[in-house]
Parts: sequence; C-alpha cells; structure tokens
Amino acid sequence: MSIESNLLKKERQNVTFSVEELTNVWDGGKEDTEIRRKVVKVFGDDPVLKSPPICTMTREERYTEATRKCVYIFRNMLQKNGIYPGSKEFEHFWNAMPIEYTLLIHMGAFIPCIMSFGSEEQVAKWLPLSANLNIICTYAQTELGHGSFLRGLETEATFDRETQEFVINCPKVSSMKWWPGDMGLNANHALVMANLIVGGKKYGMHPFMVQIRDLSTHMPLPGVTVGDIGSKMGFEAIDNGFLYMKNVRIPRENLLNKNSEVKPDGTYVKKASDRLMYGSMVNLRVNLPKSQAIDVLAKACTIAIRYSAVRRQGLLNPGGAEVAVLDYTLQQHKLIPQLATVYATKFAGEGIIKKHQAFLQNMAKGNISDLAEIHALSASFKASVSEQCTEGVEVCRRACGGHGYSQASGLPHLLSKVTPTCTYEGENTVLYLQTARYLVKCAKEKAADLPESILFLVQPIQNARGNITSLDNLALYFKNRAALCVQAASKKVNQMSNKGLAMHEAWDKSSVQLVHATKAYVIQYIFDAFASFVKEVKCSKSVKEILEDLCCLYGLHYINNCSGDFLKLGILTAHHCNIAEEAEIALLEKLRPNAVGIVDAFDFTDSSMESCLGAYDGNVYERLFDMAKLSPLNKEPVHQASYKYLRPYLLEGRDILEGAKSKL
Ligand SMILES: CCCCCCCCCCCCCCCC(=O)SCCNC(=O)CCNC(=O)[C@H](O)C(C)(C)COP(=O)(O)OP(=O)(O)OC[C@H]1O[C@@H](n2cnc3c(N)ncnc32)[C@H](O)[C@@H]1OP(=O)(O)O
Ligand SMILES: Cc1cc2nc3c(=O)[nH]c(=O)nc-3n(C[C@H](O)[C@H](O)[C@H](O)COP(=O)(O)OP(=O)(O)OC[C@H]3O[C@@H](n4cnc5c(N)ncnc54)[C@H](O)[C@@H]3O)c2cc1C
Repeated sequence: MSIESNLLKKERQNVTFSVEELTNVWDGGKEDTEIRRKVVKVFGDDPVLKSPPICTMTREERYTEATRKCVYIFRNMLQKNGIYPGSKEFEHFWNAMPIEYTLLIHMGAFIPCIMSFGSEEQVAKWLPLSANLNIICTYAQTELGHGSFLRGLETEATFDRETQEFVINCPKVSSMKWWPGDMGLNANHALVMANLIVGGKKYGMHPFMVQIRDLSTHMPLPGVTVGDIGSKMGFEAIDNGFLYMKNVRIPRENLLNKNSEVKPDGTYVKKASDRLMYGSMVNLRVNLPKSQAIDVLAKACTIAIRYSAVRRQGLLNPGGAEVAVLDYTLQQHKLIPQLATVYATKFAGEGIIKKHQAFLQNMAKGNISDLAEIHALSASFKASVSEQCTEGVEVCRRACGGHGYSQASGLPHLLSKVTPTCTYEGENTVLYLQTARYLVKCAKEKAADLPESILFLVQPIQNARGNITSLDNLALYFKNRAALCVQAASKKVNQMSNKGLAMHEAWDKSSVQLVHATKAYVIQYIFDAFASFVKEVKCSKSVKEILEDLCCLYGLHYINNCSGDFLKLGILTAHHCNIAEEAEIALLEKLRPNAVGIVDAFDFTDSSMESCLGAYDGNVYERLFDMAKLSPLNKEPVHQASYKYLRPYLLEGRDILEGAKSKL
C-alpha cells in the first residue's frame, strides 16, 4: 500500500460518525441508498458502458462514445433493469450515468415539454416515439441573435389556410436556432419556439414540432440547414447545433396545442395563460440544479478533500514532519465551506422540488395561483446555486495546486460542466431580475395576500437574542438582511421614478440593488430550508452534529464574506463580526478530522469521477503517472511533429555539442 493510501486509511479511522448513516441521510433514507447503489452497480458492471478515459479522447470520439452508450442505456438498459420514469430507481439514475452523455435535451427537456405543451392526442403520438428513440427531438428556443429576451425571437410560423400548414422561416442569419443540445447531429425533429402569425397578425412565441431530417437517410430535409456549432468550453460530447429553416412546411396539427390552437379556418383559440408557455423552463430550473451543479460540486469536494488529505507540502512545526495540506487552516477555509454549500443547496432544492410538484398537481386542477411564487423561487434558486457551485468547483480546482489544472484530476471537466449552468435555462442576471420583479411587487402587498415563504418581507424586523451564532439567530440575520435589501431596492426604484424617469429606466438604474436584494432573498431561503431540515431530520447525535456544524458554517462563511452588508444595514456590529469570524475558524478545526468521512458519505464511485486525485484509495501519484502514459501524444517514443520541425536544429545542436566534446 502506498504512503498516500495509508494516509487516507488513517483519516477514515479518525472519523467520529457513521459514514453509512450520513449517506442514508444524503440519499433520503436507507432504502434510497440501497436503490441508488443497485442502479449504480447495474451501470458500473455493464461492459457495454466501458470506454477509455475522456481525457484521452478526441471530441469526435467523445461524441461517438457518448451517443453509443446513451442509445444503449435509453433503448435497452433501463427497460431491461426495470428503471422507468417515475420509479425510485429512475430518480437515482443521473447518479449512475456515464461521465459524458448525449440525448440529454431529448430526454431531459423535450420529453417534459411535450407533456406540458401537447394535447392528449399529441402526447399519445409523440411520447412513445421519443421514449423509444424512434425520433430524436431537440428543444430549439435560443437563436443566434436572442436567448434571454424571448419576445425578441425572430423565427416565424405563418399559417397557410389553403394547405392547412404552418410555414417555418428564419428571416435572417440572426434568427437561426443556435445552441440547442442534440440538434447538430442526432435530432431528426425539433420542438421549435416560433412566433405564430395567422392572417398577418402576430400571436407571440408558440411551440411547433418540426421534422428536420429524413427518417430513413437522416439527411436534412429541403429548406433545412443543420449542423454542430463547433467546439465549446465543455460539453464536448454534445452536439449543440444550428438550425436554419427556409419555407419548411409542417401540418397544422404540429402546433402543440394544449394551451392554444389554430382552427382550420384560422381562428386562434387561447386555452390557458400565456405564462404556461414558460412552464417548461420552470420545470428545468427546479430539476437541473441537483444533477448539473450540486452533485458536480460534491464530486469536486470529494476530489479536493481526499487529495488534500494525502498531499503533503511544507511544515506546520519547524523541524517536524511534512503535513497534509488539509491541515492548514487556509486549506480548510477553502474547502470545508464548499461541503456546507453542497448540503445547504441540496436540502433547500428538495423543498423547491416538492413545492413544484404541489404546483403541478394544482395546475392539473386548473389552479395556477402559485405560479408567480414558484417562478420567482426557481429562477433565483437556479441562479444562486449555479453561481455558488461554479465558484466552489473553481475553488476546489485551485486548491489542488498544479495537479488541479490537469484533466487527469477530473476537475477541469467538472468546472466546464457546471459553469454553463450559470447561462443555460436562463442567464443568471436575467433570472435574478425576474425574481426582483416579484419581490418588489410583494413588498407592496398586505401580509394576508402573500405566500408564507415571503411573509418576512412585510413583517417587522426582529432582534436576535442569545448566542449570536445559533442557527435561529443566523436565520434571523439572513431574513432581516433580505427584507432590508428588498426595501432599499424598492425605494431606489421609487426615487428614480419620482425624479421623472420612466419605469423601465428607473428599473435599470436600480438593477444593481435589485439583483443584490434577490441574492439576499434566495440565500435566506436556502439557509432557512437547510436549518429547518437539520432540526427535523431523524438521525444519531453524531450525524446531527455534523449537519448542524455544516449548517452553521454555511451561514457564518457567507456572513463573513459580506460582513460589510450586515454592518451597513445595522444587523451586526463589529463585535458580532469578530465573533462570527472566530466561530467559523473554530468550526473548520472541529470539522477537519471528519472531512474525508463527509465526502466518503457522498458515495461516488471512482468511475463516476474519473479523477486520479480523488479515487477512494488515495493512490494519486501512481494514477497520475498511469494516466500520463495513456496520453495519445505518448503513443510513439518519437512524435512525428517534434521530429519533423525540430530535427534540423537538433542536428545542429548535436554537431555543436559533439564538436565541443572533441575540443575538450
Ligand atoms: C425532468 C428531469 C430533469 C432532470 C434534469 C435534467 C438535466 C437537463 C440538463 C439541461 C441541460 C441544458 C438545458 C438548456 C436548455 C436551455 O437553455 S433552453 C433555453 C432557456 N431559455 C431561457 O431560459 C430564457 C430566459 N429568459 C427568460 O426567462 C426571460 O426572462 C423572459 C421571462 C422570457 C422574458 O422576460 P420578460 O420580457 O419580462 O417576459 P414577458 O414575456 O413580458 O413576461 C413577463 C411576465 O411573465 C412572468 N414570467 C416570466 N417567466 C416566467 C416563467 N418561467 N413562469 C411563469 N411566469 C413567468 C413574469 O414574472 C412576468 O409576470 P408579471 O410581472 O407581468 O406579472
Ligand atoms: C451549454 C449550453 C446549452 C444550451 N442548450 C440550449 C438548448 O438546448 N436549447 C436552447 O434553446 N438554448 C440552449 N442554450 C442557450 C441558452 O439558453 C442561452 O444562451 C441563455 O438563455 C442566455 O441567453 P443569451 O446567450 O442570449 O445571453 P444574453 O442575453 O445575450 O446575455 C449576454 C449578457 O447580457 C446580459 N443581459 C441580457 N439581458 C439583460 C437584461 N435584461 N438586463 C441586464 N443584463 C442583461 C446578461 O446578463 C449577460 O451578461 C444553451 C446554452 C449553453 C451555453
């Protein structure tokens, strides 16, 4: 056993709680852990899912491998193993997916969309075809020229009454669809968001099913120009695409018509609120943070903490032995708060998923009264979590020094996976501003008209009592801060407007404060949800203590990072801030011996991380060397390029050196 493996073994011997029990809490119960492990095992044992490490493959190989595996998973493997949508097994299936996958938009965005936009007959037609991969469909909303401002989308669907068809056109280069996943190479259909035009009148954005490739040859259909947009910062296996449509005709029935319809005579019938057109985005904003951001940060923490426990560099005591870098207070200050973020966002996110499910049940009965609240909550939650996790993964990557820059660490891949979560499904600033709109409105309402989650905005500010670092008091500081920030931002909008600025100008001039206030609102939500979870969870004292410490650390770390805000608003004094700073450092020291145990409790398999630094056995140096040997550049002892271009000068060098030798 290597020295490094031994070090991790010792770390595990010192853990003061049951790792298995924390895993159960993380998964949502013992039974869930068993189900997840079963699913992970099925995937892990399947030889069809084996492929070379992604850092040794070209983009084309990565796309090909990911598509091969995903077709197998979705077409054969899930059915063979009884993993169906809606089952517990399916909930854990993201955890078991290969490190790179395609068909994500088809399965994760298109299928939920067809269910929310399609009539019963349309769902009956398109759902089985897509579930069986008989068609592959992308979600084509964003255009080259517009992504955020959806009223600016330019693609048109004009009703031709004579032929009972819609004619789809992208009038300009800027109107072509750009970015949708699975669109460049795999999709033969696209759910196109286009402006509906009937009899010359524009009705705004509507969803249309458009066939883009021939079903037998897979060639683009007439009028369709489609392809891959090229290499990106990450997601290299996915064929994000462009789609340029000129006079593409589709039958009238291909307008997804659960919410609105065009009758054969051209009559436009609106059946539900326009807002439901945005429902698919709410659905993804609620559901994607866990698999695309929180789990990604959890993996980065696993890698960085295991590595920091075996990486020895420098001395803490003069003349003593070299220490693991995790023993430095500053390394703990970088990494342990990231663990707290993982826990806080995961448990707060579960609350939002439940709220959303309740909303969907009400919606099925025709009640959409909670739409504004769930939109505001999901938009700011997605924005905040994606931001926190992206920052966290980068902190973990840098905390691994030089090796964190190597693809072999697995960290660059995680960073490139998490960073676009700040952009897709709504650019974060745009989402914060959506929530700000809701908060400013709520701040003017009477308490009786507000949902519980937002009541604190209009209630009197309460004073903290007793231990200033108790979870109750921390929750209170966050609430007070959010309420005061929203009031300040609303006041600024009013002041600007009273000065004679038009509302949109007043809004823009106040947008820095508005986004700040929204961030304060969502952090109070996350902290409150995590603190409530910690209070209520049934578990042993030792596991509870870990969770309480993580919760307290999450709050303190945040407060210490923006203490100016708490001081400015009069919520904390300088004395309180000093106590908070010392309390955070004390918590880091307390959590340090359990850090490896806490990341072990995430229970990630080595293959799900593909990291030489984060493997369970801690054998980092052998793994790094083995991975380097697999580099395609090392295939031959002499690389053609270096030989070809350097050879003349090397030969000159040889002659000079040999001449010098003969003169000696
Ligand atoms: C199933 C399991 C999955 C598991 C996990 C899968 C993983 C799967 C990984 C995915 C991997 C990559 C997936 C990328 C996929 C894309 O990126 S698809 C493209 C996504 N694009 C976007 O999100 C566009 C973002 N832009 C927006 O949302 C814009 O802010 C808006 C809302 C459209 C424009 O704002 P605006 O001009 O103010 O809007 P307007 O049309 O005037 O409407 C405003 C009113 O509607 C309301 N409203 C706006 N949006 C909404 C909404 N969403 N809901 C309700 N009301 C709304 C406003 O609150 C406002 O209400 P009032 O204040 O008037 O009462
Ligand atoms: C990996 C990836 C996958 C994607 N997958 C899909 C997909 O499957 N389907 C799909 O349709 N799209 C997809 N997209 C597109 C994505 O949804 C858009 O990129 C996103 O909505 C942001 O829009 P944008 O690119 O137009 O940014 P822009 O809106 O142009 O943003 C540029 C800057 O302008 C700022 N800005 C914009 N509006 C405002 C405002 N009102 N106030 C203040 N600042 C503002 C933004 O904050 C940002 O800083 C994907 C994108 C990525 C990166």
